[in-house]
Amino acid sequence: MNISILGSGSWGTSMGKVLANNGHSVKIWTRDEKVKNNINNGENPHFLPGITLPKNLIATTDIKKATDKTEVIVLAVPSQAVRSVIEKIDYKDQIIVNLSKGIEINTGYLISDVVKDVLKSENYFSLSGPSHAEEVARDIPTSVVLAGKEDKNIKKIQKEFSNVSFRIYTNPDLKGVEVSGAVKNIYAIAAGVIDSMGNWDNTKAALITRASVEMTRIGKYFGGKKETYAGLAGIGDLIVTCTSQHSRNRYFGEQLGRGKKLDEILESMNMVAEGIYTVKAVHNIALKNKIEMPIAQKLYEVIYNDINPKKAIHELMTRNLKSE
Ligand SMILES: NC(=O)C1=CN([C@@H]2O[C@H](COP(=O)(O)OP(=O)(O)OC[C@H]3O[C@@H](n4cnc5c(N)ncnc54)[C@H](OP(=O)(O)O)[C@@H]3O)[C@@H](O)[C@H]2O)C=CC1
Ligand SMILES: O=C(CO)COP(=O)(O)O
Repeated sequence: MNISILGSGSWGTSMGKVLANNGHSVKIWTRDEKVKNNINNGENPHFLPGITLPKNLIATTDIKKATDKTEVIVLAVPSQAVRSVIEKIDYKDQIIVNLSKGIEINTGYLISDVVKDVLKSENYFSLSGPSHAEEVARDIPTSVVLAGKEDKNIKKIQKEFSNVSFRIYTNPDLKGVEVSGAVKNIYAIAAGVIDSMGNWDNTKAALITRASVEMTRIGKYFGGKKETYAGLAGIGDLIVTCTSQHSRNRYFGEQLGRGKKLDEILESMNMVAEGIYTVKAVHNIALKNKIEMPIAQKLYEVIYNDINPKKAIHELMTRNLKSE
């Protein structure tokens, strides 16, 4: 297949390697000339150091060239950038496969809604689940979910994107999968805060469990199915991001817990931590629709209202006692 990937960060590059090694002809769009040259020379050291990239993964800075004569367009830019990027393409009803995990702040839209809004397309799938780029690029066995209408296209993408170490399940619950992938990043930041306090295992386990409850609550608002939150895109991704050494969100939370401020941490990071933005969108949605999400709301206050992380944990622990 001819596949184009929009976004040449860690996930776009890693999936580019998988797809090129699966035998596809892959073009990857980057806005950075240096990244283009690096990828075409066989490595993307800024985002995926030490990984040799195949020759049939070709980088270009020309988005029209990247998406021309392609059957599948893969979205791999941060969620807040998806709208402006897809506005640039000359869309011809290609299959869209989204990798981005987030909620657009201004609209409260999931990525499927942003794509529908801009491209008027429903020829759309979302790939989500526990899948750090650093491990996928090293062919470490990984299982994910491809969400969308269960038609012939989903079967085709499932087959063409899978390989012996990258196993794809399908799931018709697009909303549930997208909400899960977006909100788990919030709790990964909270997990990082806990790690900064001294790797508190009890607290981390409680966080992951109660996060899955909050995920189910906001999932209901978006119309997702309860079972999805118990699957790879839900609890699966929650576990990996809250515990992984690779997680950008967990790292951000660790720095936050050590007393660093938002701008200071952002300056030291070269990759996106989506939870920083998704927590804003979730804060607005939860307030407006009276959805009980105490952990997400408290994290919002820590990031944006400068509440001390220790005080935030104390406040969560001393809420009114209640039934599970
Ligand atoms: N990394 C991972 O393991 C995984 C990531 N994801 C999700 O995939 C998405 C991408 O993540 P990831 O690859 O890690 O992110 P990175 O920060 O590694 O890379 C982001 C890429 O998007 C580009 N980009 C950023 N802003 C814009 C913009 N406004 N217009 C055009 N291009 C832009 C960046 O270019 P530049 O360098 O020029 O800024 C860079 O190429 C996120 O939603 C993330 O949650 C999902 C699963 C796994
Ligand atoms: O979504 C991911 C793994 O499934 C990546 O998580 P981080 O952005 O926290 O690294």
